[in-house]
Amino acid sequence: MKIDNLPKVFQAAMPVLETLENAGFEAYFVGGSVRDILLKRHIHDVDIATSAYPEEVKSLFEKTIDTGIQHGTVTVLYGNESYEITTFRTESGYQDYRRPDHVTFVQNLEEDLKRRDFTINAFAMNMRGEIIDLFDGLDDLKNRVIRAVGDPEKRFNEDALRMMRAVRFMSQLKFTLEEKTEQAIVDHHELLRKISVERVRDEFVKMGIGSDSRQAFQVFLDTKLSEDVPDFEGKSELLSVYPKLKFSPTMEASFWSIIMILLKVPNNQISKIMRDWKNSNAMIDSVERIVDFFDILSDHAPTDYELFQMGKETLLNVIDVAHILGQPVESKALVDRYAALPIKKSSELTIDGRFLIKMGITPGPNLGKILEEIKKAVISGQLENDQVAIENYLN
Ligand SMILES: Nc1ccn([C@@H]2O[C@H](COP(=O)(O)OP(=O)(O)OP(=O)(O)O)[C@@H](O)[C@H]2O)c(=O)n1
Repeated sequence: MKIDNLPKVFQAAMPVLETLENAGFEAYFVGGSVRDILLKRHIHDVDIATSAYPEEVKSLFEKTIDTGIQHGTVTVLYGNESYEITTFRTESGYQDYRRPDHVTFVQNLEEDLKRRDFTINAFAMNMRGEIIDLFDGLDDLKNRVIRAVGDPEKRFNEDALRMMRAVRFMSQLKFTLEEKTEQAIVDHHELLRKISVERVRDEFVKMGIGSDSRQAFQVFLDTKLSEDVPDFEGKSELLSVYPKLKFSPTMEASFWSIIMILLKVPNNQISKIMRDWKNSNAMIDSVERIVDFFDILSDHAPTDYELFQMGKETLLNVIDVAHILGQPVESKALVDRYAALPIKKSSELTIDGRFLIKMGITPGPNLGKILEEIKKAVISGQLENDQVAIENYLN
């Protein structure tokens, strides 16, 4: 199979492949970018594999960075882009189910592709757009199947995170899981405990916001992978409700918020669960806000002041959550109302605390109250956002 019109990201990288080939080495695009071009998905970056050793790669290009030289990876800066170029290798020394202990460089593309996780991630493509498909990945793409390369047990023993990657790809690509690959996860799911929570969380979130997170969640449950992630009360109920949702979340904060809402987690305990999953404080804050505002939205139509407090991003998340949970929300009307607010941020007020002090108001809690009152009046349209109008209002 040959691809004729390669997208720009590949074209931009052509001189890099050409340089390697002209120097007598083999060089290919590999990994997710080749899968994504075949699926006509957006391609964010391209990885390159070569028969050249890292030192040889370095000698061929002006600007390079030793990204992971012991694993064979050199970053080449070319044009305005950077490319990770990795020497063909096998990873023979996996001992802790996480990362290769030592890599062995090989001169042969097949050896390099054999060590990869799934057939749809094990393509190579040369400069001429020819696809090298040694494991029938093209058939699996056509049948929309995630299948381990070779023996699935070996692949998961080498790197247990791959089990989460399997359900993540199912969700992102709307693929099913091949039987033997699924069975190997059922048999080895507990290996996931060896992987750091952060890495598991990243895959969990990608699964959660993929196009078909409900199907993937079901497999995450059926294979018992769900037993090996940080615990939360009511997890089993959650996992049985989740696949029945009508839609999938589209944003990370929506995904977590839905979990919290489905589990009926009291607001003061959200941070505990989020922290167990090693989420950032910013993400924890967002989720708490979204859940709060979702409660408001379930009870009554929000006032303009409440819309203002939500901010655009939270509003979109709340709308997403309401949609997924089947709560009727006039989303367009809410977005339009938000867009029509006279100010969107406190900093857009034409006055501030200093202005009030100049007007003779004593600093302290009272000043804060007055500022808030002005803000409310401006947002509700009772007062113009104008210094003179505000001064008159206060007198
Ligand atoms: N645990 C892993 C991680 C990666 N890979 C291989 O390394 C490639 C690049 O990995 P990565 O960039 O993590 O993921 P992608 O498959 O490119 O997917 P995406 O960029 O969409 O996350 C994969 O395609 C796969 O061939 C692997 O075999 N096992």
